[in-house]
Amino acid sequence: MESASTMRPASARSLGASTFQGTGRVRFVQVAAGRGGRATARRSGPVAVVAEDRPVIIGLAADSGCGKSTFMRRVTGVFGGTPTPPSGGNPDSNTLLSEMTTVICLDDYHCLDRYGRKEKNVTALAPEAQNFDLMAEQVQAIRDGKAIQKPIYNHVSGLLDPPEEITPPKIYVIEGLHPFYDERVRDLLDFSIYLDVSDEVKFAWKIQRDMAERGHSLESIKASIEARKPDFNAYIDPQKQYADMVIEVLPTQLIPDDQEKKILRVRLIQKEGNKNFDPLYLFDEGSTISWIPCGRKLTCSFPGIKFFYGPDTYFDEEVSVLEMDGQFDKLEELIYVESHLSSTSAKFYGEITQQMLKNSGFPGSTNGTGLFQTIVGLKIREVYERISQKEVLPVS
Ligand SMILES: Nc1ncnc2c1ncn2[C@@H]1O[C@H](COP(=O)(O)OP(=O)(O)OP(=O)(O)O)[C@@H](O)[C@H]1O
Ligand SMILES: O=C(CO)[C@H](O)[C@H](O)COP(=O)(O)O
Repeated sequence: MESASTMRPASARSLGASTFQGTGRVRFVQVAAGRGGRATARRSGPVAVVAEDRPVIIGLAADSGCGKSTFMRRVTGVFGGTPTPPSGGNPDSNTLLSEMTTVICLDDYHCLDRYGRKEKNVTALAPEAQNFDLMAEQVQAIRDGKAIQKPIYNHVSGLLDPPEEITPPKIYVIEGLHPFYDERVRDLLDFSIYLDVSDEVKFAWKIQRDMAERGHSLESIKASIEARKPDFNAYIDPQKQYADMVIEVLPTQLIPDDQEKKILRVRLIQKEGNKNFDPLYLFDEGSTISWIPCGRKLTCSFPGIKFFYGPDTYFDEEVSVLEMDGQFDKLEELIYVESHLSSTSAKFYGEITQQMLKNSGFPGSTNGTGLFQTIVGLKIREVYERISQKEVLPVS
């Protein structure tokens, strides 16, 4: 077994269609770059390459407590540096800055604070609690390279604080409840991800965090989930139809009637046709494959690991799905699975395993949540490179 520390260079095949030609720092890809719309011209041969010198805009949607912060730590880790809040600013800022990325939380566009919502009897998920006009105006301004004065929603006080200045970064990530709700904002996104955690798993995670770490009672957690549910179903969940990639987190099917919700079945649903990235695949693009990799190369204790890959439809659109049920016993053995994945956007064979090992302390590191979040991080790098025509060097 080859370990992640003795990696060999990736073949062109495993680098996928974003393989760079030439040796300079800024190189060219054979894909048209442009505004986030769909294209059917994927892999149809060389076309004019126009580098766009502007921030690349990424949207991440998920309910609260679904692992967005963990996900963002994995994504920013792909670009190196430690994300930090704006220095000298509001200590309760929700923004995280690193050399290449700025991650903002869309909670900052709540137009009703905690008390306003109570007075009007609306949840934080309701559209009337968000300022979509300002969100659209400011995402457009960042895309146009202009600094903004973004509001801050203070989760400690429940109030709206004075705004903070955000200058245009290379990659601007908007994460939160409604990144695809408003069409104006949606149309500005170059790549969109929806983190779809099933009710059972969400509940288990909430109990773990809010009971163990925040001292909430089981009843209050149940009540808060139930209170949010109608608005979640009405306003948050439907946004997944607009995502380029959806990470679905479900209870395992390997243990009948599993109550613990520790072993997860995770599905990466990848839309076809966004010119900014190519979907990855297992073994053979377009085939349907069920794979139990537990054998001589991969250690598997009960209940084992099962992969699935195949085409499907999602909200009437063509997608491919990669699924992993179970968890790794020895994370370094992920390299064996990685060797069977293609078009991953990794820059060398073993980069996925290396990233996973680097972040092995994060929740979900041994299962499909960590694996697919890492892959999405690499896809975001590919999206940036295609649009900007600039190469990002891998970081260890
Ligand atoms: N992949 C995972 N596997 C297992 N548990 C996870 C995973 N991701 C997150 N969790 C659990 O869920 C909790 C919430 O995660 P995180 O803080 O990243 O979510 P969030 O969406 O940013 O939450 P919020 O919006 O409420 O701040 C974590 O404390 C952790 O216990
Ligand atoms: O759904 C949420 C997104 O994070 C929060 O509940 C919402 O932003 C309101 O925040 P708070 O509960 O701190 O008043």
